[in-house]
Amino acid sequence: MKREIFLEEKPLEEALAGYWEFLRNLGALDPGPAETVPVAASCGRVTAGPVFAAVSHPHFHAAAMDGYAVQARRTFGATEQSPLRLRVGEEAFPVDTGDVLPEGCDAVIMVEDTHAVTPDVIEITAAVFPYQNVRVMGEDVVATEMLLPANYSIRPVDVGALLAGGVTTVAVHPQPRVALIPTGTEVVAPGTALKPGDIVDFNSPMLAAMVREWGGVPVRHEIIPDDFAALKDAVSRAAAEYDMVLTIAGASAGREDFTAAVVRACGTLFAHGVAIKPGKPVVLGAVAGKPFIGLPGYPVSTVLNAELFARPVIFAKQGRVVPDREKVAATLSRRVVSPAGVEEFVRVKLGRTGEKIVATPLGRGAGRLMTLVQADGILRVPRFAEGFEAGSVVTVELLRTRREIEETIVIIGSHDLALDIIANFLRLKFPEATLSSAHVGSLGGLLAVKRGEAHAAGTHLLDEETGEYNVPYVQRYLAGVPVVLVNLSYREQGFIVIPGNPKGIRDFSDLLREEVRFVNRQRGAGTRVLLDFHLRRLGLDPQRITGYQREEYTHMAVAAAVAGGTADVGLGIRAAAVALGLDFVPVAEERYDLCVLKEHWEGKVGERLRVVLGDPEFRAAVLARGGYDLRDCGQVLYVQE
Ligand SMILES: Nc1nc2c(c(=O)[nH]1)N[C@H]1C(S)=C(S)[C@@H](COP(=O)(O)OP(=O)(O)OC[C@H]3O[C@@H](n4cnc5c(N)ncnc54)[C@H](O)[C@@H]3O)O[C@H]1N2
Ligand code: MOO
Repeated sequence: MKREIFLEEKPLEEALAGYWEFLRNLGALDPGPAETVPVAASCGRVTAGPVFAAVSHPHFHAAAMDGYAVQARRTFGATEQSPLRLRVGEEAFPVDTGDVLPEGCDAVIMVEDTHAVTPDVIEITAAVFPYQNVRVMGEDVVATEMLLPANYSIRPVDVGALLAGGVTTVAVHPQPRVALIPTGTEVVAPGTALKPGDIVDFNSPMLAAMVREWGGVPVRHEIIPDDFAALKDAVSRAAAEYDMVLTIAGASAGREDFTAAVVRACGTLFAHGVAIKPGKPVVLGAVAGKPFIGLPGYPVSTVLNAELFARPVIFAKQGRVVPDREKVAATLSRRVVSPAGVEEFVRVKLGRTGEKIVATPLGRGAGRLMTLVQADGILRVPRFAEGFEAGSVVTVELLRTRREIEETIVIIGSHDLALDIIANFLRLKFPEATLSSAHVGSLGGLLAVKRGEAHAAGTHLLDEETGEYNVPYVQRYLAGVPVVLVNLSYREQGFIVIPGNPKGIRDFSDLLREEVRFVNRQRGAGTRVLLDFHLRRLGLDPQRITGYQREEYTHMAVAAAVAGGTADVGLGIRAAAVALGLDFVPVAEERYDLCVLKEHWEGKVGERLRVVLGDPEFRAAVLARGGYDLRDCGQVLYVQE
């Protein structure tokens, strides 16, 4: 197969508009022939034509109150001073709400406005006017009136109204059936025992859920290996049978990426490559007159392209229009640099930490699906922009509700496994609350608190002069900012080593040995400060440590480097070593505090944190991770006015 090397870079607007036009000319956006479904099962479906009432509602004059049905004119003149008497069974007829109004009657007197004089006679002290307390025939729905227009998405109230109007079945647009074809020789079904190189097909179940959410019916095809003929065969068959075809992976320009060639061979290729990031190598076309989209394999690219290109088509085929996402103005906490020439979709975390909503960009890799899991919104960097400066106000499309964002506690700073446990218990205790934590190191966290971009920072910074934790740093970097230091834990720091400690690492001088490969933490991380402190104390030259320049951002990333065999040792907390089945050589106990802005500690954020930190089950869960001491957990250890 000839290698596909030419990727276009069609601007997104042009690709969207052009592809739309291309599909419309093919008739590929039209809904198929209508189908009839029972009204009771029609919620979420879209009407194929107008729906008219078969009967009126109510279809008779009905008593609207419990009481007596009467002829209104017989009651005229009744007052407190001159009550009127009516004979039951002749002039006043007992009725309950919903009863048919008896022949000859045109009003109802509520039972509480009457009193019985004898079993056969009632007295009334006020008149009723004609049709008072009566629901006249057709009050709600008049037979033949239009209940719903065409292309209308049926909601629960509409189900009720249709049935009230005597309609029991309704003609709706068919739900587009969307074939999903995962490709790749290395792709295996979820649950398969994994060999190196295997990739779990999580994209197609994810896409199936998206298609279902959009009103389509997903049909998952078996995984097709990287083989031109096999893919062409699968695509042609699927296009003949279903309303739309999506392939997953093989969209790019690799030696085994056949999607574009397949579409050329059995259909029409509209575009290969759109100027977006992630998601550039998308393939847009039609096969057998059906929309065809070749989604790139990286999951963030898959999701993004499905939302941009597949979702509007699935909606159009049901007579629906994709609703806009809610947008908010947010202040960027960090600079975002983006290449010119492509429109980039940056995933961001959002939180309100004061007057403004702050947006913190998440990781950018198209393979990092967790960035979409964690994202609260999407920031689009336009094609002709090279990014945004920190502090600029940007527009963010929301992926979560405003309420969720308002209820988010933002903790930025050093990473600790206990933060995940806080996140979990926060949700258990306060279902509306979310913990958003970003790991930028202790110092980065303190500075974020200072800039008002976080409610709190996780910090464990050792002052080399005094040997004291955190307080000197708060005094130095947050001078004049009212904050409290609340202890989260004392934790063991030490060497995370391969099980059995084959390199025999006992103390800091061992890191300088030639055969020892180290993995470091980033500058500003408390663990890095601890390392540098001990190296200096012992007069050891960091430059002699192999791997001193290799920086990771979390304890778990350090442990993963050791577990993965790319390093022999890293400095980190015991819990990270325990989590990955590694050995641990303790070197110090350190104090990990939350530095919380005083106003937040005294407000809702503090209230919620106190509940979680004081919870015995929370504490048990932290202690179970190993290497933690909670003797001061939840205690305010320092207050700065
Ligand atoms: N020379 C170039 N190489 C690449 C380019 C480029 O422009 N020039 N684009 C890169 C970009 S951007 C993307 S995105 C990928 C797209 O790759 P393909 O669509 O061809 O996909 P594969 O290479 O087959 O797979 C990539 C990757 O996707 C994951 N994957 C695939 N299928 C599934 C699945 N069913 N479930 C979960 N994950 C899946 C997997 O991690 C694969 O490794 O190409 C770049 N290369
Ligand atoms: O542009 Mo690719 O779609 O980033 O991963």
